[in-house]
Amino acid sequence: MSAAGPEDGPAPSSGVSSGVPALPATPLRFILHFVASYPWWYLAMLLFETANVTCGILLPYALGRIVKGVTASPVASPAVVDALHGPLLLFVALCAGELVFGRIAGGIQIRIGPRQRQNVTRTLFHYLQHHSHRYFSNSFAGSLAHRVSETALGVVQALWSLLTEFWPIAIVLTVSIVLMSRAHVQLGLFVSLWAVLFIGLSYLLARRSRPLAINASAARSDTTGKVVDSVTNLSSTRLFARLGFERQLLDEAQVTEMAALRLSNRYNERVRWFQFGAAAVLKAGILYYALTLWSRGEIGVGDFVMAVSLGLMIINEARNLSRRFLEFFEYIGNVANGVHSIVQPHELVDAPGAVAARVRAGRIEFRDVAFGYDPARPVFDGLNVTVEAGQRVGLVGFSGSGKSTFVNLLLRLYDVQRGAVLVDGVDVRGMTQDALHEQLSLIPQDPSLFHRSLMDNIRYGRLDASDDEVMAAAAQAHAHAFIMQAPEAYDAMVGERGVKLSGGQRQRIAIARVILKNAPVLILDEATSSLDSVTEDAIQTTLEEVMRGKTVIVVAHRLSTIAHLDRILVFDEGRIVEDGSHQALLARRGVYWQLWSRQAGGFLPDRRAAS
Ligand SMILES: Nc1ncnc2c1ncn2[C@@H]1O[C@H](COP(=O)(O)OP(=O)(O)OP(=O)(O)O)[C@@H](O)[C@H]1O
Repeated sequence: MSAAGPEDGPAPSSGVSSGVPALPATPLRFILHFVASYPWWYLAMLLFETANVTCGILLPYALGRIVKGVTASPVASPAVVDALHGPLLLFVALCAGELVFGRIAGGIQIRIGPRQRQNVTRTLFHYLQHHSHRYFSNSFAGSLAHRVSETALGVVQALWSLLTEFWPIAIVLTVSIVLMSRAHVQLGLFVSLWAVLFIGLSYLLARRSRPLAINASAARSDTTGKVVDSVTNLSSTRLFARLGFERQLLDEAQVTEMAALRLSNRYNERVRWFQFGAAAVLKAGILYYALTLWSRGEIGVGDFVMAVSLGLMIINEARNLSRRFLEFFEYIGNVANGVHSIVQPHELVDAPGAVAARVRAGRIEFRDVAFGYDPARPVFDGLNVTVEAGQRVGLVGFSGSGKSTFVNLLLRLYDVQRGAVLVDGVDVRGMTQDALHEQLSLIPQDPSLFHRSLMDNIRYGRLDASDDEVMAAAAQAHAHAFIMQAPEAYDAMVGERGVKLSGGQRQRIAIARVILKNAPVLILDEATSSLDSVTEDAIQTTLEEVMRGKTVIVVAHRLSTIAHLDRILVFDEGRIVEDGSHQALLARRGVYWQLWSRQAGGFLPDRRAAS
């Protein structure tokens, strides 16, 4: 086996780039960030909405002119009718404009809305994919899925709210007030003052609803997370007869959710009381004031009609606007819930100069490594060990001694707190994560499969593998025979996480996948533990072939599975206390010898049983 050094260059097979575009971490900026995806569509929407609303707002003006014309003379005459043509035409044109522009804006909304939602979902999913193992260990999968979907919906709703509600309302208010002021300055001032006070207060009140909306959204996500967690573990629930217990847990989650929702709803309802009350007062006020002006002869009938209908329109729009504030802050709350939990800095990122180094030899080195999941409680403190290229090494030790942690650091699921893990002399932090993972293969103890066909699950090891190559890998992993027994053969779906397969079958699929991947470093976590002894023997022979020419790390709980390896590292409380071949370690009559002589039924005793 050559011990050539690393070589910069493309990784052996393609994969997504690990560069994730940065996302704004505040909800409003996050929403606006997505406007840039379809800037022209949003601009068009803005223009059509403006045209639509302008038509709507000019209708009372046209109506006012018609009324003025009709009331100009007590009896209809051809001259009066002629004078009505212009205002009538204007009225019809405005109605048509309102219809056409409104529908065009609606059409754009239908076209862009679903795409935008898809865009946000894809962006968040991409961002989420790059979170660390630790992040996912601390999060509910169901709750994250819920947050992604609620955030995507929230972004679209907030944008529509701005474009199709806030913007039109702002135009309506401005134009109406201008028209009204032209009819009677004091009347215009009176309504303007009311609108400013009303909107300002509504905004302030609605803004205070935001934390309540965030709480309600977070509580909803938690409930979804709990439902998914419980459904995922339904077989345990059944086997422990804990269906009632799970329902009770859900009830408790729902009590919290309901309490958060009730607080939010109650607050919103109080704000609505204020809004509706203020609107009612103004309605009566404006009618009274306009009547007074008319009775004093300061305005005519036409202006009276226009003022009253504009006044009512302003009141409705202002009331809508303040209601929209409440909804808008609810959308912002939903977006904030997702943004705060998902758009956090990634814990493990590719360093700026990270290279897609190609692992040629597979030499592994832990150099003065210190690491603890909680830095205050280190698992390793100054671990030094080198696995030469092509060496096959078994890791043994009591439960909790650090074997899986060793593998986690090699896979860079976590970063060391001191020292370095090197593959072919390159610090794993200096390699792109895609390149690193392309070149290390792991067969976990309990492999989890995708709910896809067997063909797709095996092909996951190398996406461009042909059907024949997939079948050859399956045959090598002793999976072909059982696959062919099912009527759908390779097209059979495996169920969520592969539940429709036995543990041994899942393991063989995982082995087939790794055969296809053909990475230079192979990590086996007791890869044959779920197999019966006949299949295990056959698979061991296959694994021997798969291991040829590769650096292999085997985490073992049964010493028989590693006795034949080149070298065994014995872990004890984060230290390597023995290092050598099976024979050499037995001859030392140390920890390994103790483990070997005391392992019951092929399995290691735990620390207490051994001491
Ligand atoms: N995700 C985690 N978060 C916090 N602590 C952890 C985590 N995983 C492991 N540990 C702790 O780190 C220590 C080493 O655990 P590790 O899983 O490496 O042991 P192991 O030798 O692989 O054990 P086993 O043979 O039981 O799998 C243990 O004390 C364990 O409790």
